[in-house]
Amino acid sequence: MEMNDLQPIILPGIPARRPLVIAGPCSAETEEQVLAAARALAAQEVKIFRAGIWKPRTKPGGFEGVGVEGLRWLQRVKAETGMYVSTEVATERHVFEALKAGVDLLWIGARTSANPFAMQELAGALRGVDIPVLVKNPVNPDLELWIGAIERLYNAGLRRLGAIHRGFSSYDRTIYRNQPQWHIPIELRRRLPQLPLLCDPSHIGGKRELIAPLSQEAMDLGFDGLIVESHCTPDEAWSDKQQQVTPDVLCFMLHTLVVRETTQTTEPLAELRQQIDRLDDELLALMAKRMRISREIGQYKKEHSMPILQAKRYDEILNKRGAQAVELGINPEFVKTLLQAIHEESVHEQVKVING
Ligand SMILES: O=C(O)C(=O)C[C@]1(C(=O)O)C=C[C@@H](O)C=C1
Repeated sequence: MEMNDLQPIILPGIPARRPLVIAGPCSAETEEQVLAAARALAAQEVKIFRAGIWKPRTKPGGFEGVGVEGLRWLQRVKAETGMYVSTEVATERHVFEALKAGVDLLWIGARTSANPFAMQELAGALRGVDIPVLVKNPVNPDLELWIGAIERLYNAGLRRLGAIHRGFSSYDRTIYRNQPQWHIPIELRRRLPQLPLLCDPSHIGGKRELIAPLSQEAMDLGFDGLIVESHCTPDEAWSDKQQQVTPDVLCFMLHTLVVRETTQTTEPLAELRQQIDRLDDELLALMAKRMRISREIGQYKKEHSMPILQAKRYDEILNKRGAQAVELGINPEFVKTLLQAIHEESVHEQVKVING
């Protein structure tokens, strides 16, 4: 589905320049905390306030949000600061309550977008309502599921839709709380170029010091906006302490962002792009040749009843090429990923030969 009549998320009074910024605490905790954050952010020219009212938590017993009472605090934020207000919805009742309270923008969380039943329920609750809705990527790196969630809302008539990249959950512990896997939002942009794309550096990074570099990376990749968690006293926050920044820090970070023009002409790049095209031609021709040889090896293995996977040889390739990558000044991790993909395809080709 192309969804080519999607509309940009334009809210009156908000300049159309990048990045569109949504900021506010992870959770609404108390009326004072919400208003203090809102006033400080409004003073820093933030126009859209966020606060979680209902919080899906990994385990029971944690702070699960203040519920409907918090919506009244958001109404006060709106009345006192003139900011637009937004919150996360996960059920039909959340939608009903948020709309009744005049919330201006909704987002759908990663655990909800991963569940087609929940998405269908939300689409039903939002049918015929003209409100911007942002859909976070599902926790698992499944682009089709993410697009499917957006499609359900589109089919319910919503046009001011957007996506939020918040990273992908993984069992491995790395520097990130959620792996960015940038190729997934990049592919989303390729598939749905009109869909506004925001980055949530707070959930990808999981720590304050990663928010600035992740936001910069998102800008360099042409993202339209940022949704960032901001709390006046982050160390005292009831949820997501490590990843919230004060409004001052957020403002400083936003001022240091380098936002490059996305509409500039790419004409001067024509010659370099031709060189890349020629190299890609060569790469593909080489790849085809490598696969032909792999099929020949497959034939030999079939005739001699040998197993396809030759772990020692594979290991040798990875090690040798990893060292070569360093010598050539290319990222060895990238070379490893590339060789793993090539090996997987090579094994797949041999499976076809052996079973053919
Ligand atoms: O060397 C082999 O036995 C191959 O089949 C080639 C190849 C490769 O593509 O590099 C493929 C499968 C093996 O696990 C190891 C290496």
